[in-house]
Amino acid sequence: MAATAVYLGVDLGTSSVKAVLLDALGRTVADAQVRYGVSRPRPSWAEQDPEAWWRACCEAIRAVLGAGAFDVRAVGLSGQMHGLVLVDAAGAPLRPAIIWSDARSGAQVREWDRVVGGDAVEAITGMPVATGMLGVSLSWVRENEPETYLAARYAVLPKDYVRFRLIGEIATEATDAAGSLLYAVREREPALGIAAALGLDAALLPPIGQSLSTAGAVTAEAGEATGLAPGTPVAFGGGDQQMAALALGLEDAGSAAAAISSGGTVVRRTPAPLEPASGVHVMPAARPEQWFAMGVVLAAGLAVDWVVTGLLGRPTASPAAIERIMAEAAGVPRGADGLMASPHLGGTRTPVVDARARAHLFGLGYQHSGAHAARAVVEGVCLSLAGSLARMSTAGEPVRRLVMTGGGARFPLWRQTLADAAGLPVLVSSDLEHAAMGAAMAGAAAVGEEIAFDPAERIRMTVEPDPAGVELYRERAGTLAALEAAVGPLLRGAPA
Ligand SMILES: Nc1ncnc2c1ncn2[C@@H]1O[C@H](COP(=O)(O)OP(=O)(O)O)[C@@H](O)[C@H]1O
Ligand SMILES: O=C(CO)[C@@H](O)[C@H](O)COP(=O)(O)O
Repeated sequence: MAATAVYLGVDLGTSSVKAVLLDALGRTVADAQVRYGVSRPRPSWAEQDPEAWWRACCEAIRAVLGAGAFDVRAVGLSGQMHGLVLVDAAGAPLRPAIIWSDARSGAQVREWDRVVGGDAVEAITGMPVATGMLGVSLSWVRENEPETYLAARYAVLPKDYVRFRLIGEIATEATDAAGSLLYAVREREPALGIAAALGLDAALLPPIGQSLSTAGAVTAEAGEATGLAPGTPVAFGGGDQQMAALALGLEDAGSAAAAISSGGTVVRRTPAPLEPASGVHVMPAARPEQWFAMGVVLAAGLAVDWVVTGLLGRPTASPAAIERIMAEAAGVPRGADGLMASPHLGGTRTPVVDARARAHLFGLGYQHSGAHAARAVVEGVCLSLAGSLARMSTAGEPVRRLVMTGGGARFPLWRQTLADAAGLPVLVSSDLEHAAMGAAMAGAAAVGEEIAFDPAERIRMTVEPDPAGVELYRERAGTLAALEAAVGPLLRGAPA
């Protein structure tokens, strides 16, 4: 039997790597997910081992290739954004990756603010100066681990490291580079002025290519490790948000994507970079001359994971444990019997950058259980995302519908709560891994082929907002905002 022509997309998430094989009609013919953890050697740190990423990628790729007889036409990459991987001249990591949810670099944020100015950085890069962003993490390494900084040849983003392992060449591309704070969002070129002002070595920035073009080909060594045929073309690919947008088809301004992953995001097209004062980020799309606005909750799936491990003391937030707590939380009445959660375990980035913001449970009583806490966390995350959406809607056309993606889209509770908190219909696709799919689409585009499908035809259900939920969450948004405003400043003055 002839091998099926397919495109491989790999999405290096924070909780797991996903690999999908898409056929030319965008149908998933095989998929695999391999999980890994986030290491927190100190409370505000978040690190991952690049070698563990690579092992997980090899396992996931082998798993999908083993599902049938395939002719892999091209590979594309997607990944968690903003993180820093420092490699030496041979491409070997010099320390664990400092990922996007890391909050160690408060002092460096203040340095950037003082030397370049937060508004100036945001006007150039589209992103606020915040902990966890590659440039700020690089300043931290220079100050705290100078020998590592001096030994480094390149500072690369997470999925760019995986591409390096596949093709043997270091490079980046615009969609992800913009989240480094060392890249200009409008001009799509390195922000050399920022690097120079801070004394950061611009030679650490890798060469830049186009998301939807070919970066190189699978090496013999990577072929051995993954099962891919050496010589298979590999596209640059992009940040997970922009890759997901390709597969979700976020073309019209009335639609926004809502992702519930380790973090949570809302993303929509924006005609051009917005005002820094909008409180949301701006980033380049994979296609030239297109941009997205983005709002972020730094702990979404991660906050539910914390309920399972931190609060309930289970050893891991395994898929089965998440399924269980989400089912229990769905049995708790809307509003969690008065329990409210501000889910920001590791700080906030939109609408306000505050690495010292922390999570709160408000109104805890004897009637509450872990399931109430999980429900309250889901409600808190959705309310925060709804707040970012409202900010995006002030510039231009209002958002009229949300298309949902990420691991949370599996759960009715996330879907309905998002619809009620945002007061918008939530469209749920029959596809699950949009970021990996977008990466496969980037792979196809890079070799001049097309994965042709209409994302609208993949919508399997529309979750309408329930008027009673909309009313309850409108009231709750006000209460939570008042509580956070009252408690946050008191806690920020307290020792960590
Ligand atoms: N197979 C699964 N079963 C149950 N829950 C899952 C599964 N996959 C993801 N999740 C949930 O979604 C969250 C991660 O979403 P995902 O989109 O996979 O994240 P990331 O891209 O950051 O790795 C987890 O925190 C978990 O709550
Ligand atoms: O920080 C952001 C976006 O600004 C995150 O969305 C990361 O890109 C990680 O994504 P997930 O692993 O949660 O999908």
